[in-house]
Amino acid sequence: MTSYLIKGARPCGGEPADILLTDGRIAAIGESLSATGAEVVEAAGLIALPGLVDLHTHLREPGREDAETVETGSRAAALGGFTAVHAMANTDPVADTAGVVEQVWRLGQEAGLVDVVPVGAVTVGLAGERLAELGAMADSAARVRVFSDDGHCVADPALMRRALEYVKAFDGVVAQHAEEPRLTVGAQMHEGDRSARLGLTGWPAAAEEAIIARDVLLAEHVGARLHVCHVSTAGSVEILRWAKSRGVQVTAEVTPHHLLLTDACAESYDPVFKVNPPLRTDADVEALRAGLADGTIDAVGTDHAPHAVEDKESEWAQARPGMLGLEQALAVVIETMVEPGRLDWAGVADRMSVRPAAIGRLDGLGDRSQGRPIAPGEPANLVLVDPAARATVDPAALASRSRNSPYAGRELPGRVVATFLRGTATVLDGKATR
Ligand SMILES: NC(=O)N[C@@H](CC(=O)O)C(=O)O
Repeated sequence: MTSYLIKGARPCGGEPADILLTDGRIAAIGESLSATGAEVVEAAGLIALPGLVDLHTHLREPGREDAETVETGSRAAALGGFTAVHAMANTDPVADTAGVVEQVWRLGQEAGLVDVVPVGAVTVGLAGERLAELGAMADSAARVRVFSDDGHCVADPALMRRALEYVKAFDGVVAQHAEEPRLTVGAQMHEGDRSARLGLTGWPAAAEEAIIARDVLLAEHVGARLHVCHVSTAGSVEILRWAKSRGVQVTAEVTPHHLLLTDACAESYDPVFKVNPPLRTDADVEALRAGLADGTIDAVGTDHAPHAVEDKESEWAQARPGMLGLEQALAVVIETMVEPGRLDWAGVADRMSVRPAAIGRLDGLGDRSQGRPIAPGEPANLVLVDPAARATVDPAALASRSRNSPYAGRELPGRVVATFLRGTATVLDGKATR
């Protein structure tokens, strides 16, 4: 196995240091290290972060391999600086049995570009009626700890309560797609002045906030872990802040697109901007940035949602919701959080690696741990990023099999130069190694 000697990178934005990766581990960190036979990576001016961990990726396999596969999504993830992604359960068949989650886990191992961590469905077929085999998925080779019906809300409060109670047995977490379905029938975009003017049915903030409020009370009542997917409104941030102040075991994520874009994008009627939950207002974006900065929102979750051309390039009302996220997530966080001084590099490491890994319980797996500090003896999961680089996003150049990037033509900061998964380079010089 090749050893790598990274010269002069700044770990989490600290003082420049050399980092030696040997046998899958960080062997040493120090000044002027040398190592015979090691491949040298010149990293002056680059920031070293622990490999990024995504709590919310749609890989589409099995079922929609025309939109993404475990392999193409894994490559997109590595190019975005990720070393682990949680693969959402809304595949076809749905990942609601030990068999399906093991299949996804095995495909991830075969691709070998990131750790693909399957999410198990909460309910059979995402239908919201009966609990899926949560225990069997937890005990499977895929070792599922995160359960979600994402794309659908677990709307029935009694079923949600039972799911929360059940996952406690194996320290699991229910990741809720918070959307009261009776408030979003036919919804196309954020409900407000714009939706009224554009003539598109609105998705009110209250549909998200009502479920989060209900679920934090349920989580408190049963003493279980709740995670809230893709938080999108200022009111949701307030509810989370209140719940955390009461000691509720709740965590939350925000997507890159909700940190950057607003419902003004819908003025174009370009369905690339149709997403669930919808893009919100400037005031919501500001509250989400503040919530991520102060830790009320624990993590950035990409909600990478690849869609085939025929599902996306149609009239707005017919288009599927969802946008790509993996390859530009770090760039958007640099633009919205680092450059304005709202998060330093240690903060980025915390929100994009340490905390998401802890939520998924990936931080205590020995050699296979993710989200660990950059320190001698730790698994060599690292990303090197050039904060000074800027590039214009070209969807045709993305590794994802789909093209629905909301950042097409937009210039963004930061370039992922290299990614290492347990000491193996998955990305070097900004290119996937395979
Ligand atoms: N986030 C999205 O807009 N889409 C998701 C599922 C969902 O609707 O949440 C998808 O799987 O495409």
